[in-house]
Amino acid sequence: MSGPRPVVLSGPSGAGKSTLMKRLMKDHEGVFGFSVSHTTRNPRPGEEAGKDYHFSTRDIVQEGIDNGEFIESAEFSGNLYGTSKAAIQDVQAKNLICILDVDIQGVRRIKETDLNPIYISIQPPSMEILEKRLRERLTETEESLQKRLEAARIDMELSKEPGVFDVVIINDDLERAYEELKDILNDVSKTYTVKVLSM
Ligand SMILES: Nc1ncnc2c1ncn2[C@@H]1O[C@H](COP(=O)(O)OP(=O)(O)OP(=O)(O)O)[C@@H](O)[C@H]1O
Ligand SMILES: Nc1nc2c(ncn2[C@@H]2O[C@H](COP(=O)(O)O)[C@@H](O)[C@H]2O)c(=O)[nH]1
Repeated sequence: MSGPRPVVLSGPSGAGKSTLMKRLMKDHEGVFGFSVSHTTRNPRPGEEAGKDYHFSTRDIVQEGIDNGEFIESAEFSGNLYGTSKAAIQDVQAKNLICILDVDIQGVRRIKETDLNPIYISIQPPSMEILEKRLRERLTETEESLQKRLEAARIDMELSKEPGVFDVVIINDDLERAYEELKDILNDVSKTYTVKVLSM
């Protein structure tokens, strides 16, 4: 694969992946590009189609998966999510560092491909704090919240397994977590720049 190594951001729903990623992309315009996933869930207030997600139907996403158009897909909290090959190619064509936001199932599936990203897990300091953040975000019904908390318990256990992630960031204090993420990604972009300049 040519171009910069992609970055996979994973971790429980509500851990702070989007918060960190949006800040990163705003502070470093022209460096990172977001791989826009498909989802069958409804848009949240403020979310933009084609920017946050490609909001779609199960039939359409499933057809794309069956046709081999997706690098990975997963069922999460009653909805289907997936990363299309085109989503990654769109970012790579602009020579940007591609950031993917996927759940732990997506991490496993991407490991079976030749994408070769850096795997970063964003973890909450505790289940209690995660639940508080999810409740205060006001995006979930009680049912979807419980499903997300159940998935979070699994995610938090799996993320402790050696070798699953290159780096685990505990998002307790947002400023500190952001600095940690920036340091890791600075190394990635520096390595790439040096590689390109020495060619
Ligand atoms: N360090 C932090 N301290 C306090 N609140 C935070 C922190 N990081 C994120 N939050 C808040 O927690 C909530 C969840 O964050 P965010 O939506 O970024 O999580 P996420 O991991 O992207 O979730 P999902 O996977 O469901 O999209 C948001 O309301 C956000 O403002
Ligand atoms: N396997 C995949 N997981 C994805 C993808 N896009 C997002 N996600 C993950 O889903 C949950 C819920 O996201 P939300 O936006 O509904 O809160 C979260 O863990 C995301 O990381 C994808 O393309 N593939």
